[in-house]
Amino acid sequence: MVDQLSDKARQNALAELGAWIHNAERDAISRRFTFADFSEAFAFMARVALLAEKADHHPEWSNVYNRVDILLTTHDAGGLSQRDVQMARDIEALLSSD
Ligand SMILES: C[C@H](O)[C@H](O)[C@H]1CNC2=NC(N)=NC(=O)C2=N1
Repeated sequence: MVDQLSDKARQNALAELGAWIHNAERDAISRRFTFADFSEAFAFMARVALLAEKADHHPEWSNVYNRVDILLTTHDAGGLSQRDVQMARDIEALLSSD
């Protein structure tokens, strides 16, 4: 079982993950990623998909051409958990290691 984040932990996570926005209705975090073209966006999605399978933690996402919108929340916890924070970190790391 996964615990929903405490208010304090949520604040810390949002401060750390500067580009991610808190969706209070869902208790989720989201971020829009924009790439040069569809090919780059889809390559990114493929890498995120591999991370997600490895972590058994899956994004809610959509793609339009060069844009990928990702929303992370933990259904098992009814809101944000440490698993979302870790996934967001891992996604950021994919980009910074390019
Ligand atoms: C059975 C399986 O481990 C669970 O359903 C996992 C799969 N991926 C998941 N992904 C997300 N985002 N939240 C979850 O609660 C979740 N649960």
